[in-house]
Amino acid sequence: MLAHPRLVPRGAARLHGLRDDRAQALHEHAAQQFAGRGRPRLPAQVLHRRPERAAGDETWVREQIASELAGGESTLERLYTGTAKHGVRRAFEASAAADLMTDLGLDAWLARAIGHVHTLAARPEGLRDIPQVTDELLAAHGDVATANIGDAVDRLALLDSGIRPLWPGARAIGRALTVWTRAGDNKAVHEAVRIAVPGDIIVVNGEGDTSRALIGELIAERAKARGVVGMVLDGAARDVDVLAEIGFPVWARAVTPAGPYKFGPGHVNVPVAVGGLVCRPGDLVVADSDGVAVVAAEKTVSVLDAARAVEADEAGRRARIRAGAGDAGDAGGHAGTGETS
Ligand SMILES: O=C([O-])CC(=O)C(=O)O
Ligand SMILES: [Mg+2]
Repeated sequence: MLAHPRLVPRGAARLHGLRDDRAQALHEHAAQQFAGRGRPRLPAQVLHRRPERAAGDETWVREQIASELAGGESTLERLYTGTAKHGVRRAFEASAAADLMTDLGLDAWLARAIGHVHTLAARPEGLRDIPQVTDELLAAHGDVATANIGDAVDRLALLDSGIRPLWPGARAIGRALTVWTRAGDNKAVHEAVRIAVPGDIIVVNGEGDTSRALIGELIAERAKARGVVGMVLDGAARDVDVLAEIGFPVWARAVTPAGPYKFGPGHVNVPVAVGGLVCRPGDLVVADSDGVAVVAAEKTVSVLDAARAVEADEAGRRARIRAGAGDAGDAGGHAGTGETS
């Protein structure tokens, strides 16, 4: 289907590297109209019309749909495989559309949710059996150590050691709400906080920049109030004393008093690179005094079992060492890895 010129959002045009003067003009017109007026309300006469009529293009829209549907089985197959194949790109487009809506003061919740569905559809298994890290599964991780998770998965799944807890004893277990932001800019982090739900942990690819703090006490208070359990930043933070005082756990690459920019661009709920790993929206994140582990949502149950096996094995070995009986030590295997320790 051809993209109708009037329907290309500014963000999508930007993503494709296109210049679309009409989309830009439309955006500017809308921004002017809504400036300072809070959330705009559409007039009743527009709401009662069908959108394609309201846009004055009903014939064009109907022709496009009819020609698409005329393709029969091959069209179906293309729609089916295309859903997965183009999922990540569409997730970025939905995210750009949501950014535009946010700029205009509109509620972008649905656009964000659509982006999330596209991210899930891009998984190899598509939308079938979408893995969910449930609240029960989060609770089941209780006191499991990141070191044991790492050992359970061949010592992979751990962020690099430059990303450290900002206060002693910090610990968090949550579902990843991901952010990819331009270095030193926290506009997208604010957007993530706005859409967060209890049990989320905000994971930010800040491009490893340490020159500006992406978060501080105020954004932490807002996140905490929404049930966010912590933040992991491939970037820097500030206001650490207050973060410790309010018990909001943050892992970051650095601390600096320098504040962030707030202009974007950035994306929310797209797969991100963080500390040398890929973290996808909804993945399990466990963070403690040692560092941060990320477990793919679909692997959490088996990895938890393996981490508990490592834990039990080590508890037994420690008990034997303390009892003066020694243990298999460097001659013995290590549960989960086949290595010695
Ligand atoms: O200015 C910012 O956005 C970061 C910050 O210090 C805070 O949230 O307290
Ligand atoms: Mg501050």
